[in-house]
Amino acid sequence: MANDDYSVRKLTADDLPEFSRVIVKAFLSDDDFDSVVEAERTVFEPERATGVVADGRLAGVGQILTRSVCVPGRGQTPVGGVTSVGVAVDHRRRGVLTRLMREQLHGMHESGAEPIAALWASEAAIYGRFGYGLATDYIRHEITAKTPFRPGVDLGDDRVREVARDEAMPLIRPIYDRYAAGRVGAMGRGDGNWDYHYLDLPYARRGMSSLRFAVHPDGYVAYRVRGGWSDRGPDGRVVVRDFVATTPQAYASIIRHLLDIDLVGQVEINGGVDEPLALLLQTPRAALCHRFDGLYMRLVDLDRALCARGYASAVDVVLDVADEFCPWNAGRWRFTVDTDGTAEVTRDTGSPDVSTSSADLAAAFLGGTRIATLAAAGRVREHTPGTVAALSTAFLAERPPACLEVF
Ligand SMILES: CC(=O)SCCNC(=O)CCNC(=O)[C@H](O)C(C)(C)COP(=O)(O)OP(=O)(O)OC[C@H]1O[C@@H](n2cnc3c(N)ncnc32)[C@H](O)[C@@H]1OP(=O)(O)O
Repeated sequence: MANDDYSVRKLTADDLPEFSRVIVKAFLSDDDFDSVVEAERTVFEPERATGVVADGRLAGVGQILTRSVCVPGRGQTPVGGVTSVGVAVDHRRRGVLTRLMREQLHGMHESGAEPIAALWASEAAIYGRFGYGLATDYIRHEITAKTPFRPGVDLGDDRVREVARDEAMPLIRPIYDRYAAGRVGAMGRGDGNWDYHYLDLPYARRGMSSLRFAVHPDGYVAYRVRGGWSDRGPDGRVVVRDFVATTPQAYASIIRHLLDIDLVGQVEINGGVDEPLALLLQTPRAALCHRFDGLYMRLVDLDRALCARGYASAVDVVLDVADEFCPWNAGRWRFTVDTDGTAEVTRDTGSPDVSTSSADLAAAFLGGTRIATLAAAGRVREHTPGTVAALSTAFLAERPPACLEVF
């Protein structure tokens, strides 16, 4: 089949089974078709889903979810959440994904949709070529159970209670909303997003228990357990799915609750790169840390995107931006931030102070990757002394971003 024998079309609600069939095969979940259809149904937005068609069948699919993410200084801000990208095994490396990406990103630009796209990548090498930058990392902590806290950790007076899912949901949703309003990187969640994130089908459990819920007035945790035994005794595992605490006492109480579950050897919790967890422990080494790439972002319309967040300090620079895949972003832009952190981005013809790419600005967008670090890697080039330092400071947020929801 020649590369130009493909056509691109929007999907409809009737395409859900065939869409899911492509996803099931692409993600090697051949035995879980019914579960995947059920999972996809919770979030499917057919009007924002795209198929690449060959011989009347879907050779590749992808969709955009209407989502939001907390950005510095502005709270929840709309983003297009790109997900369910898959290409049939016998149509790979013929440009099907490239067609999907072009349809999505050019379509968002032309329709004036969200100025930012975001995704989690199955493989880290895929999306840079389409202008995505790595905006957040996350840390998987593996903590030895029963590890004591440092003296003086304040647990407060409120108890952590284990409750059934039905009782938990109305308690945890307002806590999450409060958290997501202010924690940079946190995704806003609607009904379908909750259903998808808390799916309890066998393939989501991966051999572990159904979700358990523990609540505190200012926090909650949803987690799974797996029993196990070693020659040294009980060696079960707790794997946290979703954990939010809005006060230090709730944070410490919930961690203590998890660490003290009997018959458990290890507790696994994902957190941001500045997760305070190890600061609670008498032996910080009891928490092993593994770092992974998290949320990738794409500035679809660079000028609107850069104005959608607040900045930490005033700056006035001319940026020379490279962007092959979305050429309307390429060229010179004057980027000014006034003293209240509000940005203005306008076309400019002056000599540039800094050269960069829109992918690297996306990496810096949430304050997760410093502009100065990108410069140290040779990905941002300074032409006017001091401008990298000024930009770098302006892009920082109070804390590094944390996005812990794979969608
Ligand atoms: C947001 C999400 O949903 S992430 C999930 C992505 N999906 C998966 O991982 C499921 C399994 N994989 C697949 O379905 C496919 O292999 C895809 C979607 C990753 C790639 O689809 P393809 O149609 O083969 O990609 P396409 O032919 O357009 O390739 C475009 C470029 O990306 C490169 N590329 C594609 N896949 C990969 C990969 N996995 N790793 C590194 N490079 C890749 C190609 O080599 C090509 O490079 P070039 O422009 O230099 O020639």
